[in-house]
Amino acid sequence: MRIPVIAGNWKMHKTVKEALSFLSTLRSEPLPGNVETVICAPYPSLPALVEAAEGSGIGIGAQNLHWAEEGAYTGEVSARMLTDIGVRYVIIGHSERRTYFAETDESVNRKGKTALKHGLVPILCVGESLEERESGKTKHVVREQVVRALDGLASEEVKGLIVAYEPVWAIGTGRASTAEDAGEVIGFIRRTVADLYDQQVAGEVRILYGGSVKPGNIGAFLAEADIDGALVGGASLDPESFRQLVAAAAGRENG
Ligand SMILES: O=C[C@H](O)COP(=O)(O)O
Repeated sequence: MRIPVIAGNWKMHKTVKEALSFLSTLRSEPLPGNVETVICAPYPSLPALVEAAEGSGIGIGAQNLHWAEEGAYTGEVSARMLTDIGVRYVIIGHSERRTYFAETDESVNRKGKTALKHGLVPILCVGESLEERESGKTKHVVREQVVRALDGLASEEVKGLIVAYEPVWAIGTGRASTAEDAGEVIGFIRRTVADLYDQQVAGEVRILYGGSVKPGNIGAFLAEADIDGALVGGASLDPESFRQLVAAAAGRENG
């Protein structure tokens, strides 16, 4: 049984004070224990969030890292710096980083390897653009991204990572994929993992949907057998809406 994951990606939102206020509201009532609940916040809030989340079961994640151990990389943050402060997850290859910061499949692969080496759980993002979708290339594009991202990773490493399928055209647009389409692509990603590794690995890796997920539509995504949760942007910024997403995933224990 795969444990569902609800991961909030705050992107470039919230000061430290705002982050702590969110967490305090979120913690005011217990969260279900059968959902892996993750908040990926901007770097400045991470130490305070790790401390404030202690004992809550909420995992704290970063939104990027550098693949090198250390060195002359101005403005970058290493895996060791993240684990040192208690960060446990890291988003890798988000489409915004691919689009605005020249992230490539190669850098995604390197970052994933570094994250795993340091015991961080990578949340590896893949997804097609609108143009790619409209020209019927969705599966081809997603397969290439998955194959390249996983290149050189061992079965045990792949079992522990989280993949997020986020069609670029659905991110922040209010235009979510249909649950059926997302379920089909995510099933295809799982079969791709089975081709590259085996059925056991494919059966263990968690694959999330991301792109305009809200409390009102998450149920449909979770009803798809291959969808193990969601990577959520906008709707993760409000503690009540985030709580509703976690509650929805809790009701889908045996997905
Ligand atoms: O990482 C999260 C995604 O980019 C989805 O963002 P969104 O929920 O605001 O569409």
